[in-house]
Amino acid sequence: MRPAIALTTVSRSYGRGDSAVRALGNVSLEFPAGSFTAIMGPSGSGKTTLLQCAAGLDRPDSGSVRVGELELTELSEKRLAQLRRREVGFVFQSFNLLPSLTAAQNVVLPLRLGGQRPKRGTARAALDRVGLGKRARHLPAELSGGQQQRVAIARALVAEPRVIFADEPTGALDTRSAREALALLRSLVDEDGRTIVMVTHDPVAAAVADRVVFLADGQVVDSMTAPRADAVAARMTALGA
Ligand SMILES: Nc1ncnc2c1ncn2[C@@H]1O[C@H](COP(=O)(O)OP(=O)(O)OP(=O)(O)O)[C@@H](O)[C@H]1O
Repeated sequence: MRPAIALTTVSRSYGRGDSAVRALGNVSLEFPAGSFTAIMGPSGSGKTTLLQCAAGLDRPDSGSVRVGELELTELSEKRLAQLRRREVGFVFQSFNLLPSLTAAQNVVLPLRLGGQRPKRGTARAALDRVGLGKRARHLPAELSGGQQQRVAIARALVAEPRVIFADEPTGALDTRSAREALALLRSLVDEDGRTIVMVTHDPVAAAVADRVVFLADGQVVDSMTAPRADAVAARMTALGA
């Protein structure tokens, strides 16, 4: 079966000359459809760069990035923007909800920005999926951090993307809200067959994934399937994180 995402010899550097930083060096990785992968590594190891190249938010200097049938490095900016709205969803550490919009309005915002008029019930269905159907009219400030992150997950789901990218989704949450958000992400894989790629510093969060990929200095240095938090933590310590 074709993987949901495939990176082949992807390199990305920032800056030029003496000050150039090689954020990714010849990284090849596949993310099977319907799998949950955690990306870990010390600060500056290239995790966010990897996520952004895989999601079409950044362009690698060389190499290939395939999302389903599409070769992202060949797409125009316009097609990349379409892909980001339709084929992939994003969840960030800082939720990124607009404070003046209700939960329901935030959820359908990606559709509106894409020029669509959301069907009745679309926001409610997405909020129901994350257990917040009753909070549709609430503003972000009227919701807890954990609830705001679930609204952000509902927003990521609204275009029914096959792939969801999450950058430190539990970084701003207390332990209990983090556990709930992770259980929700897990269910999107197990029940809905979506593919998740999640950057995290937290071994407990990584242990929810099917596989952990470890980066160091812009390279894949190890991976672990059926990860346990203690083993992940030990591997991170060995990497000097
Ligand atoms: N826009 C940029 N301009 C210059 N250098 C950058 C830029 N973005 C990232 N880098 C550099 O590329 C390297 C990889 O950065 P990246 O953010 O991918 O790492 P990370 O593993 O996500 O780090 P962290 O865990 O601290 O978020 C770092 O050395 C970083 O300083």
